Amino acid sequence: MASESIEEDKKWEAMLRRMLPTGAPLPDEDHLDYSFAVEYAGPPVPYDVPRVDPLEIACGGGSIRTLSIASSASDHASAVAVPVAMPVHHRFPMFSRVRNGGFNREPRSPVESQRSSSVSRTQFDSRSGEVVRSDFSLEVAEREVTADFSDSVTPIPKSAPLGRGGAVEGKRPITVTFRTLKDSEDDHDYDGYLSSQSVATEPVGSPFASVHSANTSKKRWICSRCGNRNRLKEKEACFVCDSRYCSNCVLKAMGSMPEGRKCVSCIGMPIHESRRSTLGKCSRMLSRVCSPLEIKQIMRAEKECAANQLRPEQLIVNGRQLRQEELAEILGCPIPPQKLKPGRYWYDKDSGLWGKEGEKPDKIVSSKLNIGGKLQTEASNGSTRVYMNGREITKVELRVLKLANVQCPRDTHFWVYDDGSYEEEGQNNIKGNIWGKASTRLVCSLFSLPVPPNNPSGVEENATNHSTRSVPEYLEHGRVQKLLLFGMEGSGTATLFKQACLSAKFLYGNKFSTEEVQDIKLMIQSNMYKYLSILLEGREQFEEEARKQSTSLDGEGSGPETEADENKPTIYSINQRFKHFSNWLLEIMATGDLEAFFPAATREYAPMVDEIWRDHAVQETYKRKEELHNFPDVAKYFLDRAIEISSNEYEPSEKDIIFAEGVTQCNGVAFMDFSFDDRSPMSEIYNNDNPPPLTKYQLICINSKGLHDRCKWLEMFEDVRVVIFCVALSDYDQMWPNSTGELRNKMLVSRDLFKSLVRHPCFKDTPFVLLLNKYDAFEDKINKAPLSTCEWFGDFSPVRPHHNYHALAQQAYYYIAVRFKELYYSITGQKLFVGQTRARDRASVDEAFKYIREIIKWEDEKDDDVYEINQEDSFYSTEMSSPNIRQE
Ligand SMILES: Nc1nc2c(ncn2[C@@H]2O[C@H](COP(=O)(O)OP(=O)(O)OP(=O)(O)O)[C@@H](O)[C@H]2O)c(=O)[nH]1
Repeated sequence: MASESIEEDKKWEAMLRRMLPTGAPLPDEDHLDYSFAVEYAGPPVPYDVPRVDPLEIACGGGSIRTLSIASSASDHASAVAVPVAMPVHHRFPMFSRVRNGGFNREPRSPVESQRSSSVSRTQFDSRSGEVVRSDFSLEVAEREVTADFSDSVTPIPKSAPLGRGGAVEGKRPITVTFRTLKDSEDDHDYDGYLSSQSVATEPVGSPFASVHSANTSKKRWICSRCGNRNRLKEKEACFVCDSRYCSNCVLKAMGSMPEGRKCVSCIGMPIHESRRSTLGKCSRMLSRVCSPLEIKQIMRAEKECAANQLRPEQLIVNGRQLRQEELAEILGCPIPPQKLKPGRYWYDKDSGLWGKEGEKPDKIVSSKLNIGGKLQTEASNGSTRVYMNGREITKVELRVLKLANVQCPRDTHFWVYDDGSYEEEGQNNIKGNIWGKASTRLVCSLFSLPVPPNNPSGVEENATNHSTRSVPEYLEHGRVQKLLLFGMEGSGTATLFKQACLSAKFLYGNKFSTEEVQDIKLMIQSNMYKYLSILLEGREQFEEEARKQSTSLDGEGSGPETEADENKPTIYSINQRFKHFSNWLLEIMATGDLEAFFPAATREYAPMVDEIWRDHAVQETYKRKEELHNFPDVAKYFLDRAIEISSNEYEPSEKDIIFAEGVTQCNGVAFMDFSFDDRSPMSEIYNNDNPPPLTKYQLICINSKGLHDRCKWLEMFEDVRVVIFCVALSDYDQMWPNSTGELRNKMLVSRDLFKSLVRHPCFKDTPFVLLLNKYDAFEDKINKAPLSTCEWFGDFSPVRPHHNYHALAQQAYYYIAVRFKELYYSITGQKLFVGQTRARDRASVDEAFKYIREIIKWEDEKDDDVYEINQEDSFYSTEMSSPNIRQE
């Protein structure tokens, strides 16, 4: 080895001596310079010396032009021209970061990378892209190349050395072979140094972008770098070009992510708008490949870097496109519009009301901002002939104004200020404050109309804080996700709602107030008399039947013939002492005026209620409770404690509240706010000093009694994130009167209600969650009454005979879930999320809400691969992985 190297050195020395002028000293080892810059001064050589023309670098413009199409003439028989990328074209900056932060390197800290990226940005000041390539279509890529580089003509042989860093830094050209879709799919080991940056430079919505998305959507599970096709392996997508990378490649392809999740070659480019809502939200995959600190910095950079912000041309306010300084004003004001997306908006600078063009107000932002054009009368497409600050208001607003007792006959022109005070135009006389009353604020919230913050001085306080914070950080707060809970009467929606309210885990400053607890107490006491009256009425009926039966057994006639027969005791005959009370109670029930007597008389009659309940005849009647219409099984729970419940000191326990009927019935709608701690499942990335903002939710419960004019109501809820529809599994053998009094199977009635909601235009793009409730009652029942009792489930045939009713119930449950899924799919083409609950069981309800929260998160991150795989594979597939909630 040593002698070989000596020989080698000697050859080099001899060569150098030939090249240097005679007598010139040889440079020592450290100063040897093998570059082309060493001037040749030796004798003429008998072969062609390779020539490289000097590069022209235009001052300030940073333009080094160089892309060429590798000619195949020299050494390729192939007729296909091989495009070759060289740095640098005026349109694309040179990215030193590619070398530093790009491929084949260990990930650096985001701080380090941010430094390097800012150097690149300031040096080259334009959109990125040193290499043009495509991973989806040769044709498209070539078109792009021709358009941009038609005058770049340095032919480079295909055999030129392939080096990634070289191309970027202009020292050595890179040969990039364009691949067709087929190529890339077939070959998993290809270099993968491809970029869709040309796509990303296209304006959003351009045909080019859609070609790209159509192509990528077909193969989103394929890693754009290594070609890994494992569908179960999560992929991270570039926010600009949507290229997907597996966990092995993501850092190599995205470098240290100074602008968040973008391929290195997409850095500096605007994100695709569909990704805006996911900015700053870490994915599971990223949380595995980066350290917590890195994730924090990457997510922050992703949300806050300049390239990822909205551009002024994307916003039109009051009919006019914003200017840069106007965008800065709106984003930097104390109360900016949250989660602003590109689009057309109206803004009322006097009241601060803000909405989408042609729609009702959506937000209240800082007033007096000088942005956009003049507010138009038809800005919100109102048709009420009532005008607020020149804008014709919408019907919903008018309804709320009326509820707030604001006199607003037709052709009224109001002037409303940002504190809610209002006056009629031209009268100079403040008439009141629109949002002054708590009830108005509540109604606004219910109708999804914005209200100003409670404490205007608080606004100022916060405003200072907010304005010093970055906009995205501010926007994270105040986000309320509305969940609409719906169900047929008796399906358990109220119980679900109450469980959610009572679940300390979910509570968001909203406990039952003393007055509410008092109302619940009165409701429970009244209910006791209702249950007793149902029993007493049933008892009378059973007694009569029993007499008839015994008479027919005794003799000929069809009914009691003598007075003795009429008074003949049966097991349903009540103690004479209670007869008078029983008649009186039934009379009151018949008048429907129960509330007039009870619970005022509760204490007085409590001993009587207790005795009657324990009476033998009443207990016999209770044994036949299934035959009593509208007799809930919770009746026993309360009647057993009649004396305790009737006392002055009685305070309903949580369980009592859960079991109490009618608590949410007052106006058919109830709602409560709560929040989830969204730290899971990557809680390790947050420390206690910097907890993430809690996501706020509002659960709105509508029971079927409040749905008489449901179509009108529903329009108020078009902005809900999820519709939760509750069906009682145990309803499959129940009958229910429809509007004409005709009895129908209750499951079918539920199904029809479900259908009408799914078809309702205001829920067109809203995901639905079906909660199949009362699983416990279903298990008890399934062995006694076949599922086919309901004609919709006529073809249910368990795969094998089941002695184990748990297994049978489970099969039946899956079957029902699939029937609903099929139905939903046939209407919407979408997948229905299905969960199972036992609403009386807190844990089950907690699980259901976790599941719903996951759905919302996954809807937000719809591009997540695992999620999509399921959608593509089968609409029956397991879509969620919530541990304790069963679903198919
Ligand atoms: N066995 C069982 N009973 C339940 C379940 N969920 C609710 N219930 C009971 O079913 C009855 C009706 O439930 P509610 O929640 O009142 O039903 P709702 O009709 O939607 O609500 P309201 O009419 O407002 O009371 C009540 O007696 C509940 O206690 C459940 O999962 N299992």
